[in-house]
Amino acid sequence: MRIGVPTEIKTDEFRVGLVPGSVRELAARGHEVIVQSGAGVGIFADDAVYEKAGARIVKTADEVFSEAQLIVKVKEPQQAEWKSLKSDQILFTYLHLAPDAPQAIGLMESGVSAIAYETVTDPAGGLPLLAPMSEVAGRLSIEAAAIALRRPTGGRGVLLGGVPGVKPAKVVVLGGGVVGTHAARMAVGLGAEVSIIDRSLPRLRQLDEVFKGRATTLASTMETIEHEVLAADVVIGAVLIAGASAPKLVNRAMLKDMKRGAVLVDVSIDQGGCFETSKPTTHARPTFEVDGIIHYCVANMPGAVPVTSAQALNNATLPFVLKLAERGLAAFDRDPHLAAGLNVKDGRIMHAAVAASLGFDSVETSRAVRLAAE
Ligand SMILES: NC(=O)C1=CN([C@@H]2O[C@H](COP(=O)(O)OP(=O)(O)OC[C@H]3O[C@@H](n4cnc5c(N)ncnc54)[C@H](O)[C@@H]3O)[C@@H](O)[C@H]2O)C=CC1
Ligand SMILES: CC(=O)C(=O)O
Ligand SMILES: [Mg+2]
Repeated sequence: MRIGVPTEIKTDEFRVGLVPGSVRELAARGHEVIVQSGAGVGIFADDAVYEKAGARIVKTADEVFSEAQLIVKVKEPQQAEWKSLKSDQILFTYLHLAPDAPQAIGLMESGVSAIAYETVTDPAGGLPLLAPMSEVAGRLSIEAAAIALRRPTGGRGVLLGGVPGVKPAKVVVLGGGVVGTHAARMAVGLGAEVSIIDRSLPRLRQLDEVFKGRATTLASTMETIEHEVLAADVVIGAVLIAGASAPKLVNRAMLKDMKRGAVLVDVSIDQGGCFETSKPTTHARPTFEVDGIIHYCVANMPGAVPVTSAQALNNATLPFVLKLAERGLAAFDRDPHLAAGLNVKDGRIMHAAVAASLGFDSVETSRAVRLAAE
């Protein structure tokens, strides 16, 4: 198969869909890989490195989009890219369609078959292509919080770990999945006081074993969330209902009763965010303030550490890329977990939770366009 890798064009996105090592694996199996010139600059892999791995370099994104049968990316296609996609192509990337009707419609109109990394499943009920970036984002969320907490950036002026004789910061983690666990590990490591809130009791039991008393586990109720958030210096938003828009767990009214200069890090922002006052930000301008509370809502956090992230992502995606390269969509027959990634095909939304979140209960393009316009 002919596989194409365009340069990522989202703001401050430095990752790349295929690292040179993955290109080598594909080329060794007889696949043709075309890479846009400069696509690997963000990870310090120049065109010559890709050529050595077996890729053919092309100058423009247009050449990649017009020639490739399978397009492997990182971030959701931007508007300029929807128009380049075609009905005989497969797109494999993060999509996060639930809060993004314009993109959903753009993909539906292109006719492309779009497989979203974030809804591919595994036999244990996990999300294997979201997990590596959730590990990165969870760890980064505490670094982001530490910076945002500083007084010169408008924060509360609290050191996460405190010092002998002074209390540490209180970090509350909403959602104890992959992001939440990695955030909690970093916060505990820095000496913060940490609580993790999740709606799954089995998950809370696992976390209790992992943290052995260094983090408090709490079942998710409105009362518990309110109590913990009002006492927090940092809240990490890390809840997920796969494919769906994130539930809003903290509303604007709660902000005025929080500590001044406290920090909300909404990692769930790519699914719409779990704080009512969140809106997506970029690495260039990561934070904003509402009612004295600092919000950090970067929707592509792992893009800031692309050398780590692109490799971690490829470790997870490569086996699926190989299957798609070998058999195209026929790979779904033998892999229902890969099939769970299919979000759009033939102008229709194919994933039930995505369709429900978008309000596209029936899935033809014309109806979706009408609903979006209403
Ligand atoms: N902003 C960014 O750059 C990135 C964002 N993400 C996002 O982070 C979010 C979390 O991802 P993961 O940790 O991998 O998901 P996960 O599925 O591992 O964990 C989510 C957790 O949320 C819990 N949960 C769901 N509803 C809840 C509620 N009402 N109260 C308390 N807990 C609740 C679930 O029980 C689960 O344990 C996703 O939206 C993901 O897309 C992930 C990576 C990068
Ligand atoms: C998961 C995701 O949105 C990211 O890695 O950017
Ligand atoms: Mg994202």
